[in-house]
Amino acid sequence: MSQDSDKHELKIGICGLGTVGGGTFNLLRSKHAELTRRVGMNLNITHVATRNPADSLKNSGVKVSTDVFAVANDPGVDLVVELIGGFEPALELVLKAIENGKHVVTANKALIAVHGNEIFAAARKKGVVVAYESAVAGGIPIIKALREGLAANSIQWLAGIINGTSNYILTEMGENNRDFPDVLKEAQAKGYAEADPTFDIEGIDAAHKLAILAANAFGTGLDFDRVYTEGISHITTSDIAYAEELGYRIKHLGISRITEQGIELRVHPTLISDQTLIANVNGVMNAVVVKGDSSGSTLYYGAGAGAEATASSVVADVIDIARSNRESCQQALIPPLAFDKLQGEMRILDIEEIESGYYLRIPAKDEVGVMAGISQVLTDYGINIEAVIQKEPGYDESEPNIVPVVILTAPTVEKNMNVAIKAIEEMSEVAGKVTRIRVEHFDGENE
Ligand SMILES: NC(=O)c1ccc[n+]([C@@H]2O[C@H](COP(=O)([O-])OP(=O)(O)OC[C@H]3O[C@@H](n4cnc5c(N)ncnc54)[C@H](O)[C@@H]3O)[C@@H](O)[C@H]2O)c1
Ligand SMILES: N[C@@H](CCO)C(=O)O
Ligand code: NA
Repeated sequence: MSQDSDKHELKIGICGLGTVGGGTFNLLRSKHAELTRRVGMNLNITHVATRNPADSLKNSGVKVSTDVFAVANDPGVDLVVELIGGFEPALELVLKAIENGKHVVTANKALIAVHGNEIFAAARKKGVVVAYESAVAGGIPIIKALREGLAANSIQWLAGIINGTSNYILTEMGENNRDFPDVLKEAQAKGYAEADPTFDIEGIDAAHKLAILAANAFGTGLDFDRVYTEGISHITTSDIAYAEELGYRIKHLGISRITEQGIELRVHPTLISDQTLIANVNGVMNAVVVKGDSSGSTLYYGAGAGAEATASSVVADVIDIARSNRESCQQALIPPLAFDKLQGEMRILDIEEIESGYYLRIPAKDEVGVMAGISQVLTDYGINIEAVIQKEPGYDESEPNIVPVVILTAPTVEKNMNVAIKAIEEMSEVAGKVTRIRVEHFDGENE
C-alpha cells in the first residue's frame, strides 16, 4: 500500500484494455482533474498490462507490460483493476494481487460467482477490498443500492433483466422480426456479448449475476451451481407474438425470492404483463426490481453493457476504495459481501418446487376434440386455464399441418406442470414437444 508520503495518491494498475479496460482507461484519464478534486486524491494509472500495446500508450507516462502479473507484483500499484475476463489467469491474478496487499476492482462476474467465496476469504484475511459493481448490470449501481441504500430492509424478492445481449436479441426479434443469429452478431460487434456468447444466450452470464445479487440481498454464500439456468435460444418470434396477443412480453429474467420453503434462484425467459415497467425495458438496457420490506419495490434501470457505462461502475469502485484509504477508515467502506456473517443455511429450492403460471405452446394436429383433450389433461392435474389462443392450420408457415394451441395457466407447482406436459405430449392429437415459458406477476412492481 501507499507510503505516507504519497497517501494522497492511489496508484492504479489496469489488466486488460479491451472494451471495459479501454473505457476505464479513457474515463480515468479524461476526468482525472475532476475526480482528483472530488475525491481529494490523485487517481493515477501507473501501470497497464495488455497483450498488444497500442502506440498511443508509448508517451502516456504509464508503465506498459504484456504480463498481467507484472502489475500484480508492482510495488508502484495499490489497486489492481482486473478486466481480462475468464477464469485463468484472472483467478490467479486476483489472488496474487490480494496476497501482495492490493485492493482489487473487477467486472468479472463469472470469476466472482464461481470463485468469489475463496476470493473474499483471502481479501478478508489480508484486509483488502474486492469490489465488483461493474460485474452486475453494467452501469447501474445495483450492488451499492443493495449494500447501502436498502441496508435497513429485509429483501423479499428481486427480479431483473441482467443480460443486455439477451434483452437486445429479444427486443429486435419482437420489434423488427429479426433473426436470432443476425442480432447476436450485432451485439458482439457492439461489445455487449461475452467472449463466449453462449454465456449470454444460454443464461449463464445472467446466472453469474443472479448469484451475486442474491448473495448481497439475502446474505447467503455465492451459490452459482444452484441457480436454475435456462437461456433464450428456444424462444421463437411466434412465442413473442402470441405473448403480445395475450398482453405479455417475454423477458429473460433473473429471479430470487425468499419463501417459507427456502430461496428461489432461477434465470429463464419469463412472460410478464406488458403493463409493468420492467416489461418495457428494451435493447441492451437492464433493470432490476428489488422488493424490500420497508422500502416497498424499487426499480433500477440503465445500460447493462458497453464500454462507457461499465467503466462508470469500475471507476465508482475505484473512488470508493480511494475514499476509504484517504479517510483511514477502520473498516473498508466496501465489505466483502453485504453481511459479515452469512445467514444460516438457507435451503435453495429445486426448480420443481417452484410455483408459477405457464405459457404453453402445443403443436396440435388438425383433429376434432384436440382442445377438449388438452383441457381434460390440465383439469386432471388441477391446473386452471386462464387464456387460450387457437389458430387455424398453416398459421405458422414453418409448420403448415399444425394447429398451434397457446394456453396460459394459473400458477401451479412446476413438478405438477412437468407431468401434465408429458401427458399432453403423449396425446395422439399432439405432434411434438410443448414449449413452456414461465409467467410471473410480481406484487407491487408497479406501485
Ligand atoms: N463488455 C461489457 O459490456 C461488459 C460489461 C460488464 C462486465 N464485463 C466483463 O468485463 C470483463 C472484460 O470484458 P470486455 O468486454 O472488456 O472483454 P474484451 O475481450 O473486450 O477485453 C479483454 C481484454 O483483455 C485482454 N486479455 C485477456 N487475457 C489477457 C492476458 N492474460 N494478458 C493480457 N491481456 C489479456 C484481451 O486481449 C482483451 O483486450 C469480462 O469479465 C466481462 O465479463 C463486460
Ligand atoms: N455480456 C454481458 C455484458 C455485461 O455484463 C451482457 O450482455 O449483459
Ligand atoms: Na452495476
